Amino acid sequence: VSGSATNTPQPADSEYIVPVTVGASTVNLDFDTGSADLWVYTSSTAGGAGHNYYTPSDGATVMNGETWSIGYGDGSSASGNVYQDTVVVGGVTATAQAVEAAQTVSSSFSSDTSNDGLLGLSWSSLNTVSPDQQKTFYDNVQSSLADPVFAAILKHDAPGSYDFGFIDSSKYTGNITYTPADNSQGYWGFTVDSYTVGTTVTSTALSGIADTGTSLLLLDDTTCGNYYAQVSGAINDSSQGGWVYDCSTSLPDFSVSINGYTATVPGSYLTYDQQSSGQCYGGIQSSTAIGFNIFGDVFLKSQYVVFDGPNVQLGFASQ
Ligand SMILES: CN(C)c1ccc(C(=O)NN)cc1
Repeated sequence: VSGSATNTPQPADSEYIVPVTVGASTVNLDFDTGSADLWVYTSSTAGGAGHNYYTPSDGATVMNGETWSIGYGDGSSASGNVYQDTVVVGGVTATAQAVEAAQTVSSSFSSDTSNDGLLGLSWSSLNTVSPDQQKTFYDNVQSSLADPVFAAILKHDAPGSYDFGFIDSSKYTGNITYTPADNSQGYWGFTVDSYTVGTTVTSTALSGIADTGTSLLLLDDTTCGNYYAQVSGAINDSSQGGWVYDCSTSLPDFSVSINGYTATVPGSYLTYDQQSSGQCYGGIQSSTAIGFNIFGDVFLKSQYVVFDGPNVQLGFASQ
């Protein structure tokens, strides 16, 4: 089998939401290659106002004694209990998917009414269900896929897709360049050989994770400094949350070299949003608080990205 589900960017391309059939309900989930839990609101979730919620199908079962509790890099969290139910994404069906029902969610979730939960697409080793760790949707359907891969096609301010089971050459230009993935921490980790700000090449390798669930491109402070050195007037202002600059400033492109392929994020994609101060908040920000680099949506929305589990590799091509 194979299938494609449309994703829709939320304001500022902050997250990409996909309608998913979970049990007897349709919910809008934030697909997240940086985590491994599929969780949804229920009719009784504290903080569930304004969200669609999960209704178990007739064939659903409660996974007795199983609970989950997750924390994300931005400090948000959620927890609850677990059902086994049918989940359908773009026509691809997981018949015995662990559906994690939220009893509690932190305020950044409850206030974010654009999603009704998350669908994790990292490696299943990050799944938080206890005492029996559960598999991601991708892991559950992988053996049924015509080609056991999925692709993320995120766009700037336009619908894209998550494709399961096939590579679509109409969705990228040139060739796909593959590079080994580092799954030792459960993420889709990878290394770039160098980076370029405008026309200035820095021959320093960077490692990080491909994370559709993180909005920004989070890089070490040296790399951030080298980028904003080419943005006139940019300052790193902790009171505004990081690197800001006058919104009239033009931004240089940021590109990375991966196994001979140059992945370019155009400067026009590198402003995240306008602050109340009239300053603009950059899409490239410091990864220091996280401890590793995160190639989030700001980066991914310039690329066609293949996530290949069996070969433990990532593929990149320009959109
Ligand atoms: C609050 N929300 C919607 C979040 C969604 C995703 C994440 C995340 O770190 N994913 N890798 C954090 C927070």
